[in-house]
Amino acid sequence: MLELRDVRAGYGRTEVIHGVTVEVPADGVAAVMGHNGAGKTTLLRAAVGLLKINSGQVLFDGEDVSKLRPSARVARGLAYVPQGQQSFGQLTTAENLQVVADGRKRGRSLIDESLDLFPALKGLLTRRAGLLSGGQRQQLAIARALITEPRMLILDEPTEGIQPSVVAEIESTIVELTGRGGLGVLLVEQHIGFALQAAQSYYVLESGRITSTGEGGRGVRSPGAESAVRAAMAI
Ligand SMILES: Nc1ncnc2c1ncn2[C@@H]1O[C@H](COP(=O)(O)OP(=O)(O)OP(=O)(O)O)[C@@H](O)[C@H]1O
Repeated sequence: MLELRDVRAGYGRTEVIHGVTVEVPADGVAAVMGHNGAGKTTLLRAAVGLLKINSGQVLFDGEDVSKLRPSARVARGLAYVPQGQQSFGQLTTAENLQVVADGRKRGRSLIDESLDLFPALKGLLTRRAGLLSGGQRQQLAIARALITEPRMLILDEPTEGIQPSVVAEIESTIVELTGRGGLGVLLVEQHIGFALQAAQSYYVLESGRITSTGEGGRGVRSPGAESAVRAAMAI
């Protein structure tokens, strides 16, 4: 389980996150939703250690990792997929997976397991990542993260700019992954229907504060949660 407890963080003297508490289950999805500029990415960067927190705590399986560098948090099982489907554009799909798998004992089988989760990538192994569609690049980015065998996956807007059929694929993969046990997901999303269907719990972040929280659909649509979130976000 990943817990952010009363976290305050920001840039220089400007505080952006004003005392946020979020719990991400060890075997499920917690979704954070909010308008542009609410502080969602800042919160994720604080969770993974790319941004120092000013106060509060980040706990991973009960251990206070607040002062650990990002590499040490990754070594403990955190994986972060930033916004924007990042991968090495000049490398092929296969090479992008291989660079993460290199040096890992189960490298080959981890690549195969990742490809089984995203079968669309199997026909694209020799294509340069820079030539993939946004949806394919997003699947590649998540596949790369999974090769590190994370226990907690942090995803920043994985469906941004992606067509609905691929959104549905990514959603069912996330639900399948967390359903197997041993993986939690902290998901930042603007796509409310998607987020709430995948989520066990949700948080609405507005101007750096949690203004609403509740239960998601855990794999099924959750119209009640959707209307609560839309009301909280005034949309
Ligand atoms: N590197 C930075 N330096 C200074 N301010 C920043 C930096 N990155 C973000 N901010 C500011 O912090 C606030 C929150 O930004 P953040 O990117 O966390 O929001 P967000 O909710 O992820 O937005 P979006 O949905 O548009 O990605 C914004 O006011 C933004 O301008």
